[in-house]
Amino acid sequence: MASHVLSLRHIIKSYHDTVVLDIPNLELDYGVYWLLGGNGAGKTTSMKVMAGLIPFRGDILVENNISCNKQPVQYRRLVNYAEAEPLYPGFITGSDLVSLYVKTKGKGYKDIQEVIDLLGVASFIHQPVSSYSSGMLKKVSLLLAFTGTPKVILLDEPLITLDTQSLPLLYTLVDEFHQQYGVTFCITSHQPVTAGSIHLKVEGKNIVKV
Ligand SMILES: Nc1ncnc2c1ncn2[C@@H]1O[C@H](COP(=O)(O)OP(=O)(O)OP(=O)(O)O)[C@@H](O)[C@H]1O
Repeated sequence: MASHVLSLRHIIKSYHDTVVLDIPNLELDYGVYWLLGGNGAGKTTSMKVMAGLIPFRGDILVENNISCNKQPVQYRRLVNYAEAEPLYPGFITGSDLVSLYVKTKGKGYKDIQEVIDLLGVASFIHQPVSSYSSGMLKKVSLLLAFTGTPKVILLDEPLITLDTQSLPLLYTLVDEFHQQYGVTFCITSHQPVTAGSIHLKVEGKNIVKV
């Protein structure tokens, strides 16, 4: 039987003494998931937990095998994440970031230069990020999520600040990485989302399939 791509087991996430997430069990199989929920529901917290970036109780496994707690380095190679509001030191350039990610994550599924060209980032990638608009910054952070050979890519609010011409380009990348390279996506959005995708919802403190 095929293993689940991502298994969340007994997850409790608290900020100080306040429990924000309580997810007894959630299995994500190969797919493109959209995580829905109102302001403050816990979407960004869920994404950061799934990315293994913030402490939580419980564990998350990739393909029933690689544990976020026990093998954090391997886990983070398999789960890429693009933040809703990315922040980088102002002096660093987009190409510095790309070099760092490529060096850390190794050769990707797709030539990174092709992703740079597709997202229209080439014209400013050598400039320091302090000179970027929020949309330019967003494109660079999305680009970084497509580096390496992840099993899962988490995109937190990828649609915000992207211009309308860029949206189909992002959808093209998501489709290609899903269909050709077998990547499972979990994407948050406040916008209406495409038909045919799988919907998840933060309900109470749990995440449920809708
Ligand atoms: N660093 C933090 N410290 C304390 N509380 C936090 C922190 N980050 C988030 N929270 C709280 O956790 C809850 C979930 O926040 P989160 O940012 O995950 O929601 P969200 O669904 O992404 O919201 P939005 O749609 O507004 O971006 C909120 O009640 C928020 O106040």
